[in-house]
Amino acid sequence: MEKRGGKITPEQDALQYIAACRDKPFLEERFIDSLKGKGVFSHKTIEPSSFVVEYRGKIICHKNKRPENRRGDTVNGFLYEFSWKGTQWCVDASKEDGSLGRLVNDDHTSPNCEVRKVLCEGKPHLCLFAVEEISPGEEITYSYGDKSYPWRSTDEDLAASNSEESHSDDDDELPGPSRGRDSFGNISTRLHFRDSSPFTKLDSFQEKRNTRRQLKDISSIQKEEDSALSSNERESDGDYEPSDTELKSSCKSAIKAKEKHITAKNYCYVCGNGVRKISRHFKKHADEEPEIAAALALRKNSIERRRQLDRLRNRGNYRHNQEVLRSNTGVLKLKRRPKDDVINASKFVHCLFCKGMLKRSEISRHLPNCAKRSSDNVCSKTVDFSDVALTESELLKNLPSGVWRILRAMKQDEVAFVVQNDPLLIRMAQSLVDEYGNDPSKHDHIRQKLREMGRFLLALHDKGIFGFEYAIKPHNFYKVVDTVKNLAGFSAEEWRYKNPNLALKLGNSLKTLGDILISGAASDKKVVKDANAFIKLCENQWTELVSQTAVASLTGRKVNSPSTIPFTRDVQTFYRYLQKASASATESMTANESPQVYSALCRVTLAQTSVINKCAPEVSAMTLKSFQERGDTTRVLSKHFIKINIMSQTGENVAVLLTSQLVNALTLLLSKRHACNVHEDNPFLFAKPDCSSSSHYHGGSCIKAIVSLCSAKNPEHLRSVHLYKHTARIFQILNLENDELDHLGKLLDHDIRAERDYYRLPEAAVELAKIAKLILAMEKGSLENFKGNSLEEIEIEGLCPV
Ligand SMILES: C[S@@+](CC[C@H](N)C(=O)[O-])C[C@H]1O[C@@H](n2cnc3c(N)ncnc32)[C@H](O)[C@@H]1O
Repeated sequence: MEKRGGKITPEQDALQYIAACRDKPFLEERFIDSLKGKGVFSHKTIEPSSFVVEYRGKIICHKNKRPENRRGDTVNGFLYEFSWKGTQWCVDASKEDGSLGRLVNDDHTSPNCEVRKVLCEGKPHLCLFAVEEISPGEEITYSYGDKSYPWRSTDEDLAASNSEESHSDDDDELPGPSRGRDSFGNISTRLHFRDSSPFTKLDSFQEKRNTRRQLKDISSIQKEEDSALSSNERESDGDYEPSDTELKSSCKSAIKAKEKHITAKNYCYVCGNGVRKISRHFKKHADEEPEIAAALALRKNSIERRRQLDRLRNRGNYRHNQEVLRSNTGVLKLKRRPKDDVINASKFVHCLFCKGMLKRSEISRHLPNCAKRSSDNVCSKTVDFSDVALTESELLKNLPSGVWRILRAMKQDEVAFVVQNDPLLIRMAQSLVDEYGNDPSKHDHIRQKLREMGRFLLALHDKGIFGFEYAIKPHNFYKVVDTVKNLAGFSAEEWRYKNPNLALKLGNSLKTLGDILISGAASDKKVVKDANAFIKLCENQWTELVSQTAVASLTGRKVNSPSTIPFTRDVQTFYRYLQKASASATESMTANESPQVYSALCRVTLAQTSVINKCAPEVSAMTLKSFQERGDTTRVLSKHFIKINIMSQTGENVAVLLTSQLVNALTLLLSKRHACNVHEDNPFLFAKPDCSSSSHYHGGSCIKAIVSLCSAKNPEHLRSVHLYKHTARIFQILNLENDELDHLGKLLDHDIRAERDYYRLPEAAVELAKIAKLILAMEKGSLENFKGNSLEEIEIEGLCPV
């Protein structure tokens, strides 16, 4: 505010703000940490000597008297005692009226403001004036006076403060605001601290009460059972004077509590303040917060009232903990006192229901009961996810930024919440990012995969399983199977799945999670043993219980699906496109080697290899070694195919079919790895250039990318999982030469069973024969005869049904 016609003095400026009851617009409050609480910050430069802010509050004149041990609503901190003209005055700023002066913190070594009294309508107003230039972003501070405040204490101060201090009533002394019920978290220092303020008696009384509460808190925390209504949170109003011994032991406990970086206070979700009596504190906010009003309106001591207040209390604690984790400063508010001496924040997690913070190892035990108790059922829309961002920042902080970004960009709902709070899913996210590299086009896919697993985990909640670590145990196997069947829409009447792909995908992901769990828990023998037992059960029973029917459901669809002649044309179009792309990438590579050209050739080669091998996942992860040491190759079907045996991740022997063109492309790629910047320690045949030693391309994504470019009429059919098999057959046939094609036709018609070592299933060979017939028809221009037929409808003469 400026006077018209010229600059005003800082005092005049102060008077205008006093009269308007307003604060400067460039000041803002910010939460600093749980120790200091909030503070006031400036957005712009403040000139030295300018008026900054008023310590606004109720100005009370005590007419030479000090308030004697007053215990009323106003004595809750924020009392600024001072003397003026021989009279004791006090500014009581305990009312949270949105004014900023009451939030300015103490700095006794280098404050940037000082307090001066400004007279307005006969009353002294306490105003802060800048003693130096204050830069934008700087916190506004002033010295609360010469008293020994606990946050200033060093060991020496503490020792000194143990001796009595006399209080000075000097007119000029402007001691800072005292807090009767200080929310200062450092209990041990506070217990030693002797306040020189007029409220010494009250403070020591409060200290004893607090100490007693602290004692109660600690013992009740220890006793607390797995209950959402934790007794340590309940408040007591009883007047109790602890004995010296109790005081001493409580001091010890309090010091211990401090060392453990936990607090016994609760944090208000409305104002962020840490208080010991949260229910009483809530009354202040009843007018502005309907939820508080509703909870307080419930019958005193009723379970429902307690439950509602607990819920609101946890909400504030949850936000407080978020801030502590984010800023890495302050003390955590835990639901239960841990036994360990050192608090490792990453070992704690918030309960989805009550939002209390518990040990990760305890959460799965806590959740089912809490879920039952909670009226906020997980499926209920009342769960407030708006503030459920990346909750356990400690856990996620150590992740590579790529993983963090993917998790961060998820729609923040209950699915994201469970994903972000499941250590195994986070590791899965990490491995997916490793797998797909930092290619942003894959992020959606990764997110979808994670959300799919998040939904899976949410469905497992109904069976009392609240984490994948817990799911991957043999005794949970059948619950997991049931959940997968439910999610994939299994119908016992029709004996088929509505979404068989989902059943198959979830099975694969479970297997991946099992592997991740084993690899990360090498030292925990029990976890490894359980996970191995679970995987064994999957190997022995998953097919029968889940995938067989899922595959049958997929095949069932085939009748109506487009495995007809136009599809064959699309395969041919795709095949030709790949041939052309491969030829052009090979040419470019020979002329001008670069990571880009390498990448193009590598991807097209992988797409071809994948299709020909029915998109077996092992193909993408083939090692350089298996290709280089392919001594054990067998020529199959024709001079154009060789078969190499590779070891899958599960230790199985898998045959991979390569055409001579593919062998040539791979040999070329191999020779250019170094020049095209493929990591020298990367063991994969389809390694990515310019990437880490563990990254490689993936057949599925390469196919997807190329399919969308090849101008097929129905590109989606080329990507459909259940058509890969047919596509593979056609590809194999397309690689044959005409005489071989004829030969194949005859061979398949008559000697089909002779080729069993290559065609594992007789049906596969039948399909191959059928497709060969189609291709031959195509070559001869008689394809029209088959138009509209499904593969099943095409007959192979002379072939007995198998
Ligand atoms: C007038 S209030 C200031 C606002 C306070 N930070 C809040 O969030 O409500 C005074 C209280 O703030 C805290 N405080 C002030 N200055 C501090 C400092 N330098 N370090 C730690 N705590 C401080 C103490 O708890 C003190 O009782």
